[in-house]
Amino acid sequence: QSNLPREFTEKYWISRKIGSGVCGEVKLAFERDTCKKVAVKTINKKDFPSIGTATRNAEREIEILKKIDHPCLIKTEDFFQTDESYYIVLELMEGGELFDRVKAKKQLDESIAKLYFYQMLLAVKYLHSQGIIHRDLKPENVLLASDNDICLIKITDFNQSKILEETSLMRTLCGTPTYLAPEVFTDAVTVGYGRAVDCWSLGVLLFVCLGGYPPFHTEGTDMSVREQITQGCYRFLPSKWDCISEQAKNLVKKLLVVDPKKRLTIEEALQHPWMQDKQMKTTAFKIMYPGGQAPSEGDTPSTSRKRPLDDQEQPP
Ligand SMILES: C/C(=N\NC(=N)NO)c1ccc(NC(=O)Nc2ccc(/C(C)=N/N/C(N)=N/O)cc2)cc1
Repeated sequence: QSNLPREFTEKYWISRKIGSGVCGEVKLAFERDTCKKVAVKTINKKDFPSIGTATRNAEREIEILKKIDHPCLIKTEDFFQTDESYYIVLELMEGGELFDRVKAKKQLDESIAKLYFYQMLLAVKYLHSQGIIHRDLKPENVLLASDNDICLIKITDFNQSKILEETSLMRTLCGTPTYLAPEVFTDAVTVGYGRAVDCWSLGVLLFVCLGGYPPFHTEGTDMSVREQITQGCYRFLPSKWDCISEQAKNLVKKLLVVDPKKRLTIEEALQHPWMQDKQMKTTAFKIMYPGGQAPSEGDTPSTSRKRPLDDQEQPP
């Protein structure tokens, strides 16, 4: 237990470990004044290869955590740091990690998987609209608000996230290419598909929620996981997938596409037939905006409804 900053222990009482990540752990804590439960993520600076990356990584993550505002993205309450660790105080998601829920349930009911996946799509759509790529979407980083099946989910852990900013390539391609080498143009064709990595991960997440096992794994095949992924080689085991709709399988297939240019985007996934489910959206809407006020496209949630609601978060 590294020594906690005094101003932290004055405000919070640390309890037990509730989750563990690769570069730190999550503890339950209580805000002394209010007895409110919170989660505290500790990020050890020493665990990184070079000290430089640790600080830059954590500071970028803290910048992202402060900037984001969506019902399906984790909210932070406080930050502290010592010379050996960062401490991020977050809202406590009482239902814990999706990873443990899927493990406990073996596989999720299709309707529940759809409700969670819809919320994940809206959360990642918001991140992409803010020029943020998550890059580490997995069941451990999807948290559940309660132990009920019908519940709000929130995406967390922006340690691997990237903020898209203007690049020197953009500035180069704006100028006159008199002296520009051909490979600068040919290399440029793949630029702008960084968001597609999140769509692949969401495909893996959906596969795991529905099937209860990962599409790319070590046992039962002589192909390395890397080969399975680069060749897009996975199977819908009949014993697990026979009870799942063709539309759900179709959405998985269209996300687990090796060529990022052919892979579904978030927008296209939101338009997929499996997502056209008014009842699910009504439930999602009620969970995400219990006060009944959803923000219109783009601007921050406002109480007055100036313009028609954003089509994706439109109440059905
Ligand atoms: C209620 C409960 N457990 N209840 C119980 N009885 N457990 O026994 C519970 C609640 C929450 C969690 N997880 C959780 O909160 N994760 C989490 C993971 C990552 C991050 C962040 C910001 N990461 N940023 C970085 N840089 N990472 O490396 C934040 C939160 C686990 C169990």
